[in-house]
Amino acid sequence: MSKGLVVGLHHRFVAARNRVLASPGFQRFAARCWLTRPVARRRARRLFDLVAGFVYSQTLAACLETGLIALLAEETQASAAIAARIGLSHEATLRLLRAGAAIGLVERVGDRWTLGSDGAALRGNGGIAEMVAHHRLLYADLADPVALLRGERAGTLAGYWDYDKASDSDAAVAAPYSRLMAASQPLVAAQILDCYRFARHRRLLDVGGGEGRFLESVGARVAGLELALFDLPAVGARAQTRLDSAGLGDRVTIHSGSFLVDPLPAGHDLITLVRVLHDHDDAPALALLRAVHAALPPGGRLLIAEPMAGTPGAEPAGDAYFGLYLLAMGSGRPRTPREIGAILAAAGFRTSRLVVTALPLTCRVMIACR
Ligand SMILES: CC(C)=CCC/C(C)=C/CC/C(C)=C/C=C/C(C)=C/C=C/C=C(C)/C=C/C=C(C)/C=C/C=C(C)/C=C/CC(C)(C)O
Ligand SMILES: C[S@@+](CC[C@H](N)C(=O)[O-])C[C@H]1O[C@@H](n2cnc3c(N)ncnc32)[C@H](O)[C@@H]1O
Repeated sequence: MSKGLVVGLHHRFVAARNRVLASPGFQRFAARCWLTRPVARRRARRLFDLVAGFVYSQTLAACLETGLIALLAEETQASAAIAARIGLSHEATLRLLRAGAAIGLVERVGDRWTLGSDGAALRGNGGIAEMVAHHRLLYADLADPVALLRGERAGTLAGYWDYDKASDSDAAVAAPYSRLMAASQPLVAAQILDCYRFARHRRLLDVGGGEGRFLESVGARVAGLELALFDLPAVGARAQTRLDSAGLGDRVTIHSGSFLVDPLPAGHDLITLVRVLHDHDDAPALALLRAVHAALPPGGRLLIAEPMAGTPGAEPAGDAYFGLYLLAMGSGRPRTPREIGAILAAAGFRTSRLVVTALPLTCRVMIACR
């Protein structure tokens, strides 16, 4: 069968399916019939969650901002005691507790309250609380999503991620985003270290390495690997301070500059780009990969770690969350492994492959060979 015919049949099937699903008569029938009712209820619930998801997110933000989650992680409490600790009226506290319980964040046990299973899982993921707090900025830009898509956005998130100012040594701009990245490194560092054998290399350069939190994890796991970091001047200064106080100052060399303008330092057999490539549009992304290629020796490796588009089972995280996040930020896009592979090839890399990570939702890894 020709490809055109297959695509044509697919179109007709999708159009017919959508006509049936959109019909109020079919929906009424499916909800009443005992055979189709479970599916209809599941679909309705899924659609309701899409419609109301922003309320759930804001409930989570309130549970974190009031300190409710941290409080319940310490001890089980009665609602009156919780109200006194989180600074809300008893009535408002009960409303928040009931909302939190409905979405699995907290749980009632007798007449006391504790963390729910999702609240408990949240505690085990360093950096999520900070992510939720900074979503206030994205939320402001998303208040008018069509204006954002038209490019008429307020630019709240873009002001937070102002790499141009950090490039001009603006420490006040570099500090908040660098702190957020350091706090959320646990979401990615362990996965990267678990999926690739860093010990096979001698010298590692982490490009766009932020405050050096990733290199701290590498240093703790892999003895004998020489470490270096490259980032914008204002961020490089923060990395120096952090790594000095972590006692790694002697083991890590900090290089400051812009990878879009300055050549990267040579002499490293492994270069890492952790949550860096997706920040950049296609032309600067290609320029960055060319700069990495030029800095690596023949046979040297590049490791790219970031959330990617089209991740099976985590599709909304790629094109929906990071797609709109990076639009609000003002540059970049999530890419599929295939798209990254194509830019790597254009930059001159001989081979590239995807490596399996534990939680592809938060981080996928590709290895390219020069
Ligand atoms: C024994 C019992 C009780 C049960 C057994 C059943 C069982 C196995 C249950 C599983 C329990 C469990 C282990 C749960 C684990 C849950 C985990 C690991 C949850 C992880 C969630 C991760 C989340 C929500 C990550 C969110 C990440 C975000 C929002 C990242 C944002 C990143 C940004 C904005 C990055 C910006 C950088 C830039 C600018 C794009 O470059
Ligand atoms: C999203 S952060 C990731 C930080 C770190 N790799 C991590 O995962 O925690 C991107 C990093 O790239 C750096 N960066 C952005 N543009 C840069 C440029 N032109 N030259 C050097 N570093 C740059 C930023 O300062 C920031 O530290």
